[in-house]
Amino acid sequence: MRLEQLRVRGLRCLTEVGVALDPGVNVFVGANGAGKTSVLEAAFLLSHARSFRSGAKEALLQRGASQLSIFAELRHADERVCRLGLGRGGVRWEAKLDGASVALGQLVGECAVVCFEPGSHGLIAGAAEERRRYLDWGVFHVEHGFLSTWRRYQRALKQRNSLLRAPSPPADELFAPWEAELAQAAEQIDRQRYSYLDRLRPKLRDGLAGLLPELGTFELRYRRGWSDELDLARQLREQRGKDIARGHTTLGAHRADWALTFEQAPLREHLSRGQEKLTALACLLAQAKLYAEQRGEWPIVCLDDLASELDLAHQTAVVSLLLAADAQVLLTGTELPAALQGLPARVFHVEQGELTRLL
Ligand SMILES: Nc1ncnc2c1ncn2[C@@H]1O[C@H](COP(=O)(O)OP(=O)(O)OP(=O)(O)O)[C@@H](O)[C@H]1O
Repeated sequence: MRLEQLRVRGLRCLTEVGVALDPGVNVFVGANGAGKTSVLEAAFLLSHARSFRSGAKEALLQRGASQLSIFAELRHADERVCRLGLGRGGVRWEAKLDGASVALGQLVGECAVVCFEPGSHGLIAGAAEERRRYLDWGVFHVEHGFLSTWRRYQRALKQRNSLLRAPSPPADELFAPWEAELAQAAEQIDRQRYSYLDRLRPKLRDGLAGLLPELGTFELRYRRGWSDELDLARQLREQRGKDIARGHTTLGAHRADWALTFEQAPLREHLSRGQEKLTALACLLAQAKLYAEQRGEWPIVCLDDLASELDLAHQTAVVSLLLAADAQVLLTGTELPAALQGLPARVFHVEQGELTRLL
């Protein structure tokens, strides 16, 4: 899939910009703080309704503006074109597809964007929440039905947590239906996550062999957020007293995690910062490849500040892989990355939130 047009209003320093994008490589160059990452952020928002940067959602809205909006024309590999719109004035996102208001899930399901950026090493070195998010968005983008199970799970979790925090402990009959619902949704989420990781593994093997051959073979282990020995509903019942003391549910799909270990680096601490970044990049590219295999088209790939994240050999390897896959790439840098010298690319200069096409 390709973004052909992108218009952004009121996003960080982007007051109002519109660009016609190339189906191949698009590069946004400019000084620090010019607004390059914000352009990638706009594309990412269309596929996630959240930013890849940490921080409050309110920070996305330009200071002094009352509305943030992103419009795009997206062409799928089968030549189908759709118009995507995402806006936010108050606290909620509003989504439009071909001019009609739609549920957010429908919009973000239409567009898939994978982004490698300076915070991506957190996928390997950061909190479990980031790894679950990676996994769940990956599953969602290939199986849209996953979203309804995930929402059912979140609702049951919220209900159980509020019962746990009630001033006097509620009766068993109040807990039981939510625990049953929670357990059923968790089992389903778990099965989809397992199945996704099984499909992801071979893609990851190829990617890691290319980017990090020195680390040897790897293992990808998924740990569900409860014990394998008993069913989850029973474990939740037995854990209730402890959960009341803690004020939240300590077992379930929201406690799962996964980890990669390498033959030559069995502990995470054995990886250099650069190796963490490359591992995270391999995970993101594996996700993009799996998406391409299942949906018949590559997602859009964003590479934020590539030249300062990777050495030249790895930059060249990534760019060649994406060019060979015919993926649309949006890339930023303070200058044109050396890995792109001599390659076809549309180049934009970004300055104080304004975009000018250079090449
Ligand atoms: N809510 C906001 N309203 C107005 N401006 C904002 C807001 N949030 C961030 N900014 C500004 O927008 C710019 C963000 O730019 P962005 O991160 O896209 O820059 P960049 O070109 O990628 O920079 P770098 O090369 O330093 O990563 C910064 O100048 C920042 O101060």
